[in-house]
Amino acid sequence: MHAPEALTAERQVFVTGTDTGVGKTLVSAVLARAWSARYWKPLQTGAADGDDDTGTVATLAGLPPERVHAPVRVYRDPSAPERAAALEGERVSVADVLAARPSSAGPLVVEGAGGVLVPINDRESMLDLMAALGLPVVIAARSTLGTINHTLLTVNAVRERGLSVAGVILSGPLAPHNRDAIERHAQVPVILQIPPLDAVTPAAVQDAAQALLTAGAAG
Ligand SMILES: Nc1ncnc2c1ncn2[C@@H]1O[C@H](COP(=O)(O)OP(=O)(O)OP(=O)(O)O)[C@@H](O)[C@H]1O
Ligand SMILES: C[C@H](N)[C@H](N)CCCCCC(=O)O
Ligand SMILES: [Mg+2]
Repeated sequence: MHAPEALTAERQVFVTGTDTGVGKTLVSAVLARAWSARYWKPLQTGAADGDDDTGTVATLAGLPPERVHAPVRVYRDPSAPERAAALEGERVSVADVLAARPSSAGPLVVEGAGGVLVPINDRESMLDLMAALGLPVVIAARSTLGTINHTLLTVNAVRERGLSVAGVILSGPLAPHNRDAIERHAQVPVILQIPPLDAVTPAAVQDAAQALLTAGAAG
């Protein structure tokens, strides 16, 4: 199994997911809280539906303003950046994001939009952005049936691009058999399981952050 040294050494990661809505933002809040990290969601779509992952993480992780980086682009439509940008007459690129990359050192959690092959434009995907940033990757995934396939596909795509997978975080009902299958078949540690939360609150995020640190894999 690949040890998650990257997490303990730098505490700078890119949080991707097996899909949209799988818990990347919750996972990002837990990591930011555990590491007192900065947070950056460079490409936000779905603003018309109220999607504001930056505000959500700032609240859930209790981040002071200096640890919150503004998105590079915010688009209204709840779709992939390629389409959401086009609907506003724009084209966004990896270069646009890199030009705004925060320069400060120290722990940093970067959240993608959707999963790894989500288009940013007609030629570039979220995986291209991940490769350009070069950070170790944390994969957020559902805990439930179907997650083995989605998670192994995502691990493969990330590794084929030369990036390291620092760990997987499962969100949802505890499913030890899925955790075991992912760890064995992908040779990747599941560094945390977040059970179904009655309420997604700063206190619940603090508890999950403590569990992550106690587990030691990302301490
Ligand atoms: N373990 C959990 N318990 C309760 N609610 C959860 C849990 N995991 C995720 N959720 C909820 O599910 C919804 C989707 O999760 P989240 O916003 O973190 O997904 P995402 O992968 O960041 O999506 P996007 O692609 O839009 O960024 C949110 O309302 C979140 O609070
Ligand atoms: C709007 C949503 N919450 C995300 N911000 C964008 C998800 C794009 C997913 C595209 C896809 O994989 O079909
Ligand atoms: Mg999110």
